Amino acid sequence: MFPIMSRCTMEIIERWSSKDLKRHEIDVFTELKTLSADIIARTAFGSSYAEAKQIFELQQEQMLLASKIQGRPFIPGVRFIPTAFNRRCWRIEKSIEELTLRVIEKRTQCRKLDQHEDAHDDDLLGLMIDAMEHRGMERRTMSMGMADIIGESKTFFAAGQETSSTCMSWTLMLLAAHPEWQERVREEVRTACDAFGFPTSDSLHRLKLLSMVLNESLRLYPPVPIMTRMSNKDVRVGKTLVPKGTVMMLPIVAFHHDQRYWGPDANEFRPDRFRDGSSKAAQSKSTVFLPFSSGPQFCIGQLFALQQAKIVISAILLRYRISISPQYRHSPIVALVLQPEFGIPLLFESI
Ligand code: HEM
Repeated sequence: MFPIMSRCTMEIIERWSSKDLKRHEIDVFTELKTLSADIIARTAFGSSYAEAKQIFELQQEQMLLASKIQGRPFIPGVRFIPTAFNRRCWRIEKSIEELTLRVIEKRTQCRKLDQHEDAHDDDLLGLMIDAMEHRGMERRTMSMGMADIIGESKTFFAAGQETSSTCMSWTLMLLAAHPEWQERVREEVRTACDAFGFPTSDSLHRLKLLSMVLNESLRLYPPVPIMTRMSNKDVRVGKTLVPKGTVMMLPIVAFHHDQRYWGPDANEFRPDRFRDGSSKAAQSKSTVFLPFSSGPQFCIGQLFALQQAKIVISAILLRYRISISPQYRHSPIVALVLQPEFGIPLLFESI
């Protein structure tokens, strides 16, 4: 995982530096979407971004369409009516399944032909195909079908790409807006990087300031701003009785900005509040910091996302001084993830 993350980051930085300009503008939101797609495709599926590109584009459109109907009144059965909107949704779903199936079939074919180079057996896809073919595990308990593999692959693409890229983009925006923090983090990163300008897997845990900045970024701009849950029995929440089967929306972004928990500077960028770790950051309840959720549906990609963010941000800070472009318009919007509506154009100045 670590070498793939570093290699993909190096590729994108080499592309930026080929512009051969001392100072240039980069929309980090667009660029990091490509980068995180590349990383997740190669680590989880062993396939290149080029092969997975169409899947990502379709999933992005799918998320955009889903965000349009989020919060609308729910009318049972409406989703089965062949409106133009629904027909587009169905077509996207079908194309995603066909494309994912093609990636899976290519892998199974490689395995049959014993092309180990392309087989990447120890990645997520390899493990799922193992489960499908009952290799090395208890047949009855672990088997998966092709539909399960397609479903899991789609979840990984969807859950891992946009969330990671928005987290890294907002963090870079905050560092660009707070040059004193940018300088402090750059100093810390310098001591933790190898000769190629990347943190090593051993030195990642020493990046304390960067971890604090990432936590503060995840607090101010949680990529998953709202979570939904359905009560499986009648429950009492405070004074309210919530009947079984009620769908509830948990406004994570509101918890993260609530002055009752974070103090009067709740809306300000103050990474110091995470000095003693995330459990002690909030003034009252630690459970109000929920960028990765908690409980049984806790994000399984948390370590992956944080490791990736540390590698990418370290590599950028070592090579560039970043500042906010005059083109930047601050407009966070909820399109399932908390996105910058007009991207995040930053000025990159080579160091
Ligand atoms: C900063 C980046 C990320 C954030 C903020 C984030 C946040 C979350 C949250 C809040 C949930 C729970 C959603 C819910 O319970 O409703 C979740 C679930 C999940 N995440 Fe992440 N995530 C991130 C990155 C990743 C990455 C990189 C991967 C995969 C490599 C990943 C894979 C998953 C999966 C598989 C689930 C479970 C989805 C499900 O149960 O339907 N996440 N994530």
